[in-house]
Formats: sequence, C-alpha cells, structure tokens
Amino acid sequence: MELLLPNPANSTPLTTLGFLDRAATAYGDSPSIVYNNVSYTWLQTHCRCLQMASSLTSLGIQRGQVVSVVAPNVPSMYELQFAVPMSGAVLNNINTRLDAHTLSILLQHSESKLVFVDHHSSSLVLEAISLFPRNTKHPQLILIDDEMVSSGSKSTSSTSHFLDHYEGILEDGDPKFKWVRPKSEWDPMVLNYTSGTTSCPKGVSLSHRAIFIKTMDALVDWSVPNQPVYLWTLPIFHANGWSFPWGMAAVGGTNICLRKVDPSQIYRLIKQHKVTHMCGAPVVLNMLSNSPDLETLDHHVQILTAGAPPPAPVLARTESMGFVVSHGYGLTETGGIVVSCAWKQKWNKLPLTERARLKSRQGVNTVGLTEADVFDPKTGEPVKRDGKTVGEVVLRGGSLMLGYLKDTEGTSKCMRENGWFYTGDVGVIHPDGYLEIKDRSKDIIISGGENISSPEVESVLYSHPAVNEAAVVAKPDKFWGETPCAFVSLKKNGELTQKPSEKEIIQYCRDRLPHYMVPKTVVFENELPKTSTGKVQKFILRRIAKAMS
Ligand SMILES: Nc1ncnc2c1ncn2[C@@H]1O[C@H](COP(=O)(O)OP(=O)(O)OP(=O)(O)O)[C@@H](O)[C@H]1O
Repeated sequence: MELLLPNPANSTPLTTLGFLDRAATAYGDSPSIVYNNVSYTWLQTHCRCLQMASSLTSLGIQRGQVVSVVAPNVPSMYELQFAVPMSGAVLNNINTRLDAHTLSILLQHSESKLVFVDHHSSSLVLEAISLFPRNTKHPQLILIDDEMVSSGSKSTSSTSHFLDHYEGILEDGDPKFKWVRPKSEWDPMVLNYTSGTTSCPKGVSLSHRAIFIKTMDALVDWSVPNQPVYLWTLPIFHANGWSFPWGMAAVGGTNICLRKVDPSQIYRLIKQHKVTHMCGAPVVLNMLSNSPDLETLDHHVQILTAGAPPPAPVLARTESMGFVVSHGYGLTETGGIVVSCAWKQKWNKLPLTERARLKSRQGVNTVGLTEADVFDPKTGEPVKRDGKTVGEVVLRGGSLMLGYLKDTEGTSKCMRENGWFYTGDVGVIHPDGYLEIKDRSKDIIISGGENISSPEVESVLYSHPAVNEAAVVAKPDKFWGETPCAFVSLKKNGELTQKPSEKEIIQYCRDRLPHYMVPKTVVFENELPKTSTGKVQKFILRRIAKAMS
C-alpha cells in the first residue's frame, strides 16, 4: 500500500473552470443565459468566455493579478466568473452599492489591475479612481453596456475613460484559447470583500480548491437536478452568488439574468421561463411575500435563503405561496453555505408554523464541511446540546478561505491554531444536533445580565400583521445596562386599516415573549438601513438608539 502515492494522473488541481468545457460538450445547444431579448447556448458561452480570457492575457493581465468587476447580474457578469480566472487572474466581484470612498479603498487594497464597470456604475467608479492618491497607478477600465447588446446597436455611453466596451474587447479574443490552469489547487481564484455589516469590508481570498468543494457541495446540499432554470435574484457579487455561477455550468442550467430585484419582474420571469430555482437573502423572501404583486405560483419554485436569520413568519408566508424554502448559513469566509437545515420527510406532516419554526434553525454541517460546532467562550469546549447554552459558532473544512488579504493578524484571530475557524456568531445546539444562530456577538443585547437574542424578538415582530420589517438593537440603560429597542417599518399595501401604536406593538410582544425580552422602545421608520446584500445595518440603528437614551 505504501507505494500507492499521488501521481500526475490523479493530482490535477481541483477547479470549477473545466465545468464550462464539459457544459459546451454535454449541453452545447441548450440555453445557458437568457436576459431580456438576448440568449446564448452553452457552446456560445464557452466561446465567449475563452475569447474574453484570451483578450485579458493580450491586455497584459498575468497569473495571480487581480481583475475586478462592478456589475449587477447581467450576462457579462456571469461570463466573467469564468473568463477572469481562465486568464489566470484572481476574480474580484465588487458590490455595486458601495460609496466611492470605500470602492476606492478596495481597489487600492486589492491592487486591482483592471476593472469591468457596468454603465450604471461608471460615474461611481470614476469618482473612486479620482480618490486614488496622486502618482498612484490606477486600474484600466472596461465598460459593460448590456443595453447595447440587447438592442444590437452601438453604445451611446462615452468611453473616453475606458479602454473599450466589453463586446469590443471580447471580439478581439481567441475562441480556441487554452485557458490558464491553476498550478496548484491552492492558488487563489477569487477575492471577495465581506458585506461590511459590522465593520470595514475584509478581503477574503478563496482557492480553486475551496470553490470546487463549495460548488459541488452546494449542488448536492440543495439537490439541484440537471438543467434547472435558475433566476439570478441573488447578487453574484455576494460571495460569488453562493457558487452557483459555476454550479449552473456543472448541471447545464439556464441562467435567467436580472439587473434589479423587483417583485413584479420576478413573478413575471418565474411564469415566463418556468423558473425552478432561485436564491435570496431573507429580505428577498419578505419582499416577495409582502409585495402588492403577490401571486400564488402555478408551479413549485425552490428558493434557497441565507445571509441573515430568516424570521419563521417570513418562511411560513413564502411557503404558503408555493415556494419550497431551503435555509442555509455561511459566511464570505466559508465560500458560501456550509450549514443547512437538512429537512426530514416526517416534518412535512407538521403544521405550517411548526415547519417554519424548525426551518428557521440553521441546521447541520453540509457534507462538504468537515465539522460545525459551538464552543463555550470560557472553556473553549463544545457547549451542551440543550438548545440553551450559548457559545461561539466554529467551523472547519475544505471550503474555508485562505485568509484575509494583507491581514495576517485578522486571519489568525479567526483561523486559530486549534484547527477551527471562529465565526463571531453566537449559537446553540439543540438536543437533535441542529445548530441555531442566536445572534452576531456584536448584536446580542445584555439586559440585567440576561442575554437577549435579537432575531428571536424580531421573529415575533415579523408575525405582527402590520409589520413589514423589524430589527432590534441594544439601547443603553442606566438601570438594566441595555434594553431592547425595536425599529419597525410598516406594510404599505392596502392590508393596513389602522397603524399600530408603540404601546400596541409592545403589548403584542408582551403576550408572546418573556418580559425581559420585550422591547421597551419602538421606533417607526419608513425603511430600515441595509447593506446592498439586504442585511440590516444594526450599527446605524444602535447609534440612533444610543442618541435617544
Ligand atoms: N442563515 C443565517 N442565519 C443567521 N445569520 C446568518 C445566516 N447566514 C449568514 N448569516 C450572518 O451573515 C454573516 C456572514 O455575512 P457576510 O460574510 O456577508 O459578511 P458580514 O458578516 O455581513 O459583513 P462583515 O463581516 O464585513 O461585518 C454570518 O456571520 C452571520 O452573522
């Protein structure tokens, strides 16, 4: 046995990029991308990605250099998920809703050599570049103008600050280009900045190996069949769209691209294309189930949610409309979902609200993650499986990041020598082994010495018929230390006959929660401040609550 060692035939570096070569053979004449009146087959997508990869190398992009993309879910954004790493470069998808200052910092931090810029973001990117210190080299820019592709006409956007248009660069490329394979599966493939919900965005670098594991794992965990119709309601810039750009090539799916998350358009596309799968943060589920365009679906649509705790009432409402909801948990640092609420057939017999309560738990490690646990912060030992004892959620497995770019200290703080990644999330493990996130450690409220999980209070608020969105944060209090302060936006549609008062909302919570968890203050807002990935920016609400006390 000791002579049976790895050899060149079985040691080719793992990468998801080859999925595209295979898709061109297996699904060549099937649709790969549909967007407005544009559609491509897998053969065409394969060709276009190779052309773009070859053009990037002609422009001087070298192995390991960073190439950024600031674009929504349009066809070129999808193609770049393959084309950039196929040129040997590291792909850096950037959030389109950042401000110019943050964007400038990210572009400098990543030392990006080239940026693909959607035409709606061109002034933002140009402003970000203008903020570079004098005499610093800034990246070259390429303009994405999907309206030009849709209309088949020449673009009207000015390219004076840009090398060229996307299509112009692509046309010059070689469709037979031999893509640049990673030398090792540990080579970095992507650089993603975290959402910046709690602090400044951190640059997470993931290897080809990690992305491969995550992609295969995501397909298995969600039981994705061959040739699904996938609607892009999750921004690709959010943790690489949880790896589904590469996953859809593996299963020959049809990618229905979407520039903006708009409920009426989503319902239209679901019907028109017979969408089978889509993903979205809980805010998208809430939007769909509260929309005035709300429609009961004429076929089941699988929807995968993650990114923030989904309140059980939102899950129940979404399922009652014909969506089949799956729930997962993960971080940018884990490459996507690594814990999911593995569903048991026997739970289907339970009433809807009970099913939703079970489904709002984050669950168990996916098969691609080695282990997930919750450690007591004092002893460092796993907590009791009693659903009550809280600790920090820790993870380990092959899809975890290589580390934070240029931040060895930050990396070693969370990727510890004991072989675990510390998430900064607080959770419990139930007697049945399912993990439940109670809060982010920064968001937990400590009132009179008792820990209050803000998602638990929010879940009650979401069950109130007049509440559209809710977030609960700590308000400093002389006597209790902190008390829960609820920020609430109310539904705008015709359902509302009378707006509830602060007193009524507090009473509603009193009837359903232990007294110490009941918000002492309720603030009504038109809308809650959110990151572009749909997470409530609680640090802003905390600031307001602090000013109020
Ligand atoms: N299903 C879920 N339930 C509860 N929380 C979730 C779930 N999925 C993700 N999260 C939260 O999202 C976090 C990961 O989010 P992401 O990587 O996008 O960056 P962020 O934490 O929002 O931003 P930053 O680290 O910059 O503050 C997790 O640590 C967790 O707090």
